[in-house]
Amino acid sequence: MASYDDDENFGSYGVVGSFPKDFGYGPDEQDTEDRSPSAESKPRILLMGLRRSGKSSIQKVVFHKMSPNETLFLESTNKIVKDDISNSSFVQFQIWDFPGQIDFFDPTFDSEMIFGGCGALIFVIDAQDDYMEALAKLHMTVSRAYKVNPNIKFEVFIHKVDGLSDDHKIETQRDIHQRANDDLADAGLEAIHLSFYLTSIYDHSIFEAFSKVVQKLIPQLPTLENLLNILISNSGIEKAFLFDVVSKIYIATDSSPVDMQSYELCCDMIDVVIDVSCIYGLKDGEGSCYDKESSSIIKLNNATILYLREVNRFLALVCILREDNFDRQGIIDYNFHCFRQAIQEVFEVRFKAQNLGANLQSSSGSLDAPAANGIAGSKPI
Ligand SMILES: Nc1nc2c(ncn2[C@@H]2O[C@H](COP(=O)(O)OP(=O)(O)OP(=O)(O)O)[C@@H](O)[C@H]2O)c(=O)[nH]1
Repeated sequence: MASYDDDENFGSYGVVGSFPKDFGYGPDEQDTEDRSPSAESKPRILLMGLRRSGKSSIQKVVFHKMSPNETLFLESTNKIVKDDISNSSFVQFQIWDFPGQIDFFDPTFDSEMIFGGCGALIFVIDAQDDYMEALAKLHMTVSRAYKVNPNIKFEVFIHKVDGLSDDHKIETQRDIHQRANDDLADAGLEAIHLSFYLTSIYDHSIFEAFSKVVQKLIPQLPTLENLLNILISNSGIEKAFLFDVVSKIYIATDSSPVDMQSYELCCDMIDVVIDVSCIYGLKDGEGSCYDKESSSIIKLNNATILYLREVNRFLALVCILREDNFDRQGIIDYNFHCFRQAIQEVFEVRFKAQNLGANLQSSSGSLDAPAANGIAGSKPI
């Protein structure tokens, strides 16, 4: 039977091929104890789904830099594994990886405690397998969780789609979407909204999906989007992503549509910059391979440029722009400077709110204390 204790490895990365938690980051003078919420008060993202659907693999690949092939050797999870994601001061949450065989009717399953402070519930369905059982479990999980906490965001990952043809992917998504919503309607639970994503750990789709899940939990998202819109329209930039460097999830982007190829290029750029800096960068004493000097320009063969700038120790701005527009690098850099300052102010408002005793663990389970919407007009770009 599954037990629900904390994993003894809680907070450590005892897995082959995973990096220590501070990988790439030096110590942060600003990240003092009183600024970061305690592990228990951080909002939660729950990973649920049938056995072998790929929950642990997702968590390891996105947050622990495990390579997808290594997940073949992951052992089945037999108790809740809690993982504290504190690698970004903006994105602070816990992921709870549940064993596939979890039984809601088990008396040790405390649904009030588990769903109470939960921000998002990700339900993983193996698209390469028969998904009827998974759909039944999805229905049971969602209706149970909704009863305890109607503010939970329900996210369904139709996973392992690397094995499916494009047509098959669309058809599977349509079928799962239809059946899951029909089940909810039959039970009178139309109010529950499910979001669906096609994912695989073998490409960037899992990072993209996780980005969207995390973004829904950031109350300042409209402010960040707004800042990015102002930045790109005044700097001749085509597309800009604000990345959490370690996980490569983007916490915001401008409001133009995201195309997968641009996102992949930007992810690859982060990998290149971090890898080269870690291998060849100077590391004197406490220094880190990603710091405020970090920036990079990569010219592509289609007259576009990738431009990366450090925003703070956790976040990087990665932009795609036309080579011609880069002639005015001075203006871009000046605008970036203003952008960075505005982002810092967003953080400051948050920290102040925390220090005033604002409770980070809002009942909606969102990632931050009160929204800092006053920032948008603070620094004209
Ligand atoms: N093809 C493919 N295989 C995947 C993908 N994600 C995970 N897997 C494989 O699925 C198997 C099960 O993955 P796990 O992460 O252990 O599954 P789990 O849901 O945590 O399983 P339990 O701990 O038993 O609940 C592993 O062999 C993974 O390599 C994917 O996107 N595509």
